[in-house]
Amino acid sequence: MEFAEFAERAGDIEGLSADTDIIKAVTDLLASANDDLEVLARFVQGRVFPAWDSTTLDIGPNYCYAAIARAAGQNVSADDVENRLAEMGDIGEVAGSYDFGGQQGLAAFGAGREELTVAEVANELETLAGVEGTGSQDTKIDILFGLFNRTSTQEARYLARLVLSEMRIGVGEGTVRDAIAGAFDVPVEAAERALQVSNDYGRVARVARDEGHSGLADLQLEVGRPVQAMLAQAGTVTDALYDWEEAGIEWKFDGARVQIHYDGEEVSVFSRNMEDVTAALPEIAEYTRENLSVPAIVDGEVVAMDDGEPLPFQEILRRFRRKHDVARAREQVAVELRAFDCLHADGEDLLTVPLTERHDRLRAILSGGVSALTVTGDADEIAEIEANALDAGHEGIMLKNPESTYSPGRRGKNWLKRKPDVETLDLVVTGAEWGEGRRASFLGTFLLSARTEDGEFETLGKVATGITDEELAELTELLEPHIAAQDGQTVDISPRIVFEVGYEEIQQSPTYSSGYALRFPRFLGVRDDKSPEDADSLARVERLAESQ
Ligand SMILES: Nc1ncnc2c1ncn2[C@@H]1O[C@H](COP(=O)(O)OP(=O)(O)OP(=O)(O)O)[C@@H](O)[C@H]1O
Repeated sequence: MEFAEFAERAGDIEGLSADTDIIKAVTDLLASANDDLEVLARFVQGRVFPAWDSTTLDIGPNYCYAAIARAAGQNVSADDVENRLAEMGDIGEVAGSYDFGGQQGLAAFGAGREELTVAEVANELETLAGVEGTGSQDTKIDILFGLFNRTSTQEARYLARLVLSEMRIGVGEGTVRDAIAGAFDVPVEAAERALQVSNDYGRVARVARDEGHSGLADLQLEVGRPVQAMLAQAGTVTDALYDWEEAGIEWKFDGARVQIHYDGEEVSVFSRNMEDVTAALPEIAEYTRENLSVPAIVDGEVVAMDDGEPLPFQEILRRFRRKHDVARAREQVAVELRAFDCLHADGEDLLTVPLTERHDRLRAILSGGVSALTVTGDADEIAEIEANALDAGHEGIMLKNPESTYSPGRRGKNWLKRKPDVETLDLVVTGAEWGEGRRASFLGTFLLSARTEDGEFETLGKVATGITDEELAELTELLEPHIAAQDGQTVDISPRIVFEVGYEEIQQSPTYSSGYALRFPRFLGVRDDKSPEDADSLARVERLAESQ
């Protein structure tokens, strides 16, 4: 398919508001995709790579502005692009507002433009992602420039949004799942299951088309390809015992989530974001290689113990981020595994096997480092386990339905978390202000937003307290590449980074776009194991505000 046609259809989809119309348009797109099916199933969601693949384009907005500026001609600078963005608020609109060099140049010679195809865009972006080493950013700008230079207004609009992961045409994962089912006449549940195990929309679309329902049913977990983690809701012991009579109780370890894949020789460790963190956590890889008896996919928490007490969560995340000098980091903060689930063992997928059996299986294949799971209906016994967990410095307990299957990516009712401490919120940074005086070169005040159901972000406060000078420098380094626009001291930041914040109270307030404001917000840390889609929702903020 020509990229122009994709852009045309993306434009049509963006103009639709009813979910059914959007699903119908995506269904038509997939049904007519031919060889580009895999790519289109991703592009329409604004994804370049499959969800299991942690490859990124690794190109900050500034480089994208530079490529757009170059394609727009000599009189346009990256700053001009950024200024237009500040006015227009959408990189797609900005890219579409220029006449790119290629269009005019070729038109002047009366020649037609060589049409970009969807496959070419996918290939070029793959090449761009693979560029490494010195001068890599220049090469990336060259590749992007080459693409923009060949785009029409409409193509430029969607190329820019694709590159910056800001497609925003109202197509979410559920839409593509329903469209796959509609386009290739397979049950939605079969598409859903296949997506859970493969984590790859392109592949599921292709299998649905070429091999139908039975092909989807044959898709299995693959060791080495991460799947989304099963998630928990906040809940109480009363809820758990009322619903299930007996609950599986474990400590809620104060650490960071990992998914470990062992193929019998090599181990890969993935974070909650499905990023490959194997190199950063060599002791986890060594431990599982030595202690797992069969190929497996294991779910668990990484903790760092110091004198019998877990070190703060942020120290552990620092280990996850570490790229250089890992050996030294390991000496300073050694991490350990607390495994609590098993998704696959020795060639067999266990997603539909009940929790207690999965846990038995885990204990059978991993010698040591497995959580203790107590199945009980006795509230006193649960209270005792909770007291022990808190005494040991952990966060509280998890209450799990003993019969439940493993549902990847679901924040369902089968896992409940009970944390007696005050609630915190995980919010997305969408703006900031440069500091003053001694702190002028650092971003100092951070604007926080909650996620809405439509994937937008609504502001609810600013945090400036609880941050050391050293942290300010780190946060500036982390956020600067995501600055989307600047106006004096104030910057807009693309929603990429999640902060964990504490607060005293949530108030109704007209000051922020969410209609709420946090009283006394304080910075607790960066949740770089979470992406903006995992941040707290406005609905949760509303619930918390009501329950105060
Ligand atoms: N025994 C356990 N079973 C499951 N999850 C556990 C366990 N111990 C610790 N955890 C952690 O608790 C989290 C469960 O809460 P949830 O699914 O809401 O994730 P979260 O948003 O990261 O929550 P939180 O910020 O409370 O850790 C898991 O993601 C995991 O990291």
